[in-house]
Amino acid sequence: MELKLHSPAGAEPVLYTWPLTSGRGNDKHDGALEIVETIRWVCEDLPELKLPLENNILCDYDTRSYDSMKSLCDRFNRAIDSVVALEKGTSLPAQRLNKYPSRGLLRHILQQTYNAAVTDPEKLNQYEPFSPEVYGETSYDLVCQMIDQIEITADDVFIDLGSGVGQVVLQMAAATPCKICLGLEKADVPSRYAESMNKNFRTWMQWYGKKYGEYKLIRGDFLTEEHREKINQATIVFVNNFAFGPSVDHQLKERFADLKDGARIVSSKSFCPLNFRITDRNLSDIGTIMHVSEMSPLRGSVSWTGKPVSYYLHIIDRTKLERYFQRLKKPQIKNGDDDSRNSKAS
Ligand SMILES: CC(=O)NCCCCNc1ncnc2c1ncn2[C@@H]1O[C@H](CN(CCCNC(=O)Nc2ccc(C(C)(C)C)cc2)C(C)C)[C@@H](O)[C@H]1O
Repeated sequence: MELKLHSPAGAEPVLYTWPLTSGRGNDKHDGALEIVETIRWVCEDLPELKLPLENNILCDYDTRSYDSMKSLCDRFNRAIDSVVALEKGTSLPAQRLNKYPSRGLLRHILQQTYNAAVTDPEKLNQYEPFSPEVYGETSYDLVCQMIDQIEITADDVFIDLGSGVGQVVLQMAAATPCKICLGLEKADVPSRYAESMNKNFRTWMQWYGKKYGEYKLIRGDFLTEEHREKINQATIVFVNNFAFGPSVDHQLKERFADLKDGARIVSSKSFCPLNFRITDRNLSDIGTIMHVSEMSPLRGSVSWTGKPVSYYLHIIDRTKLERYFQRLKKPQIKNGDDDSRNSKAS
C-alpha cells in the first residue's frame, strides 16, 4: 500500500509506502504527520488552495488510518493537478516557482530529507554538540542567526569543516546566494548518509520547485594536503571546533593564514584571544591578521551545562599587522582602532 503526493511544480510525485516508518519517533504517526505538514507548506505557497484544503481536508484526518490518509492525499493531488494544469496553460512560469524556500519551509525540507536519508540514526554518534537528529530544533536557528549577522553575496564561497551528514551545507545552499557551498566530512557513516541526504534534498527541492545554489558534500579529512586549496579559497568558513584538540586547531590556524583579506571564520571556540594585542613577541600568531568578536548567542539557546553558548566571528585583515609596523616607525601614533575592533559584536 502506498501514498502519493503530486508535485506543485509539475515534478515527479513523491511516493510513501504504508505503514510509514520514517520520522524521528520511528512510528508511523510521524511519517503521516510529515505528509500533513508537507501539504500545509504547499498551501503556504498556494493561497488559492489554502482555504479550501484547510476547510475540508486538513481539519479531519486520522494519521493512523490508511484510508483517511489516502483520501487526504487524493484530494490534495486533485487540487494540485488543477493548479498545475491551469499554469501549464499560461506561458510564463508561475511567480512562485524557482525562488529560495522560506525559512520555515527549508526547516521542514531539511527534516524530511533527514527522515528519508538517515534510516538508522543510532549509527551516528548523537552526543555531538549539534547532533543531526535534532538539527531542526537547535542548529537550524543558530545558522539562521549567523546568516543574518554576516553579509553574504554571490561572490562568497562557503565551507563547513567537518560537515557530518551535510545539513549546514544544504541550509546555506538554499538560504544564501553563495557561489558554492562545500562540506568536508571524514567519517564513513556520516559521509554515506550525506550521499543520501544529497539525493533526497535535490528530489524534494525539485518537488517544491524551489531554488538552491551549487553545493558539494565531499568525503575527506580537511587537514590533508588534498583539501588545503578548498579551505584557503573559501570566504566563509564554519567550523564547530569546540571539541577539537590543540593539534587540529593549530593545523587549522596554519591554513587560515592563507585566507584572503575579508574572509570570515565562524567557530564555536575562538582561534585567538578576544583581547589579542600585537607585540614583538606574538608576531607569528594568527591574531595579527584577524579581528575577533564574540557573536551574541541565540536567545534561549543554552549548552548542556545550561550556560548560554557563544560563537566567534574572525575577519581576516592584514592591514592590522601593517598598522603595527607603521606605528613602530612613527611611535607617536596611538594604537586605538585595533582594541576597539576586538569588542563584543552587537
Ligand atoms: C591529520 C589529523 O590530525 N587528523 C585527525 C583530525 C581530523 C580533523 N579533520 C576532519 N576532517 C573531516 N571531518 C572531520 C574532521 N574532524 C572531525 N570531523 C567530522 O566533523 C563532524 C562533527 N561536526 C559537526 C557536523 C555538523 N556540522 C556542523 O554542526 N557545522 C557547524 C559549523 C559551525 C557552526 C557555528 C557557525 C555555530 C559555529 C555550527 C554548525 C563538528 C562538530 C566538527 C563529525 O562527523 C566528524 O567526523
